[in-house]
Amino acid sequence: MRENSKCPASLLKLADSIILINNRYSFTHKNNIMTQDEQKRAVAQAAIQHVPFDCIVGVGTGSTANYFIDELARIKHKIRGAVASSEATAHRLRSHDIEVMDLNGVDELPVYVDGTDEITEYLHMIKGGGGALTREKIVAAVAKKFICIADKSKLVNILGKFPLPVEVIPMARSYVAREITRLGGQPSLRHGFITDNGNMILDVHNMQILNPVELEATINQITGVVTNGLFAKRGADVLLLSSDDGVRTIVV
Ligand SMILES: O=C[C@H](O)[C@H](O)[C@H](O)COP(=O)(O)O
Repeated sequence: MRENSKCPASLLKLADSIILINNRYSFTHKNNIMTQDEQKRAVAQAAIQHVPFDCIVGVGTGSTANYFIDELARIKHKIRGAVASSEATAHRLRSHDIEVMDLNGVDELPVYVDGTDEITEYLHMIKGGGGALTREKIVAAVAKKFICIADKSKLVNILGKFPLPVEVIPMARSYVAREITRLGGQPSLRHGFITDNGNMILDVHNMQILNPVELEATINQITGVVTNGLFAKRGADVLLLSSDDGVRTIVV
C-alpha cells in the first residue's frame, strides 16, 4: 500500500487510505460514510473498468454521467472517441478534448454508460429527468452493453414515484396529455423546457408501473409521442450501485 503524491485533492479529502493499482486509485472512505456525490463518483470510477481498449463509448446525460465523463478524460488516450446522448454531454466531453462522434458514422458501440432516475432489480428504469430520454434511448439501442451507474437512492421496488417523462411533438401535447390521463396518469407540462430535438416534455405523476414493458409500448403508440422515459424493453445489462459499503454489480 502506498499513497501517491499525484492523487487528486478531491480524492484525498474523502479517502482514508489510497492504493494505486495499475495506474488506478482504489480507496476506502473516511468513517465509511459517503455523500450522494461521492457515491456517484465511486460508480463512475467503477464503470471505467467496463470500457474496452480502443473503442467508441456511448455516454449518458446527468450528474452521475458527468462524473463518468470526468473519469473517462483520464483514459482518453485509450479510447477512439465518444457518442453523446445530449448537447450538454457533448459539450462536457469536448471540454475534456474527447472527440464526439456522429452516431450515424459508428457501426459498433460496445458500451453505453448512463445514470438513471429510478431502477428496479430487473434493471428496468425511468430516465429523462434531464430531458435527454430520446437520444439516450437511441444510443442505448445501438450499444451492445448498457451499464447503468447509480447511487442507492435510485433503486426502487416499483417504478413510478419519479414522474415519468414523455417527449412529445409540441402540437400534440394536449392530445397526448388527454390520452395519458385515460391511462390513469396525471401529466404536467415541463414549463419552459425544450428538448435537444425541439420538443416538449410531459411529466406523468402518480403512475404505479407494475408492467413497465407493456406501459412503455402503450405510451409510445400514442400519436405525437416521440418516446417515453421507460427503459424496460431495452433495460440495463449491468447496474453498478453504490452505497456506504462500496459498489455492487448487479446483472440480470
Ligand atoms: O435525462 C436525463 C437522464 O435520463 C439522466 O440519466 C437521469 O435523469 C439521471 O440523472 P442524475 O444522474 O443527475 O440523477
